[in-house]
Amino acid sequence: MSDQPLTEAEIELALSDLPGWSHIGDRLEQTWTFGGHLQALAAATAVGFLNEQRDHHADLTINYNRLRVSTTTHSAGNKVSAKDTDLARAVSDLLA
Ligand SMILES: C[C@H](O)[C@H](O)[C@H]1CNC2=NC(N)=NC(=O)C2=N1
Repeated sequence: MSDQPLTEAEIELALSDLPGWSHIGDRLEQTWTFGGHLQALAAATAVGFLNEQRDHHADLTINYNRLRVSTTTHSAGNKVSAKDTDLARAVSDLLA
């Protein structure tokens, strides 16, 4: 998968099919809210396995019952690439 930075138009097109994801700075982000802390922790662990499978590692931040998933591509100069849109889709499928 290409790690070339996507253009703004390409990112907007991808986001039109990625409900809940936002382009913030040079990252794609979404925050999920769970019934409690342990559910958020379990979700973060599941996303961690997905990160490992893809060798593309979203930043995971837990605040009590919320999990923020945030991804960018270092090798694209810390810009959004297809690796991020692809990971975002996989995370959404996992947490749906
Ligand atoms: C060598 C290894 O494939 C790279 O460092 C990977 C690892 N995980 C990564 N994760 C993220 N989010 N962005 C990257 O560019 C990235 N690069």
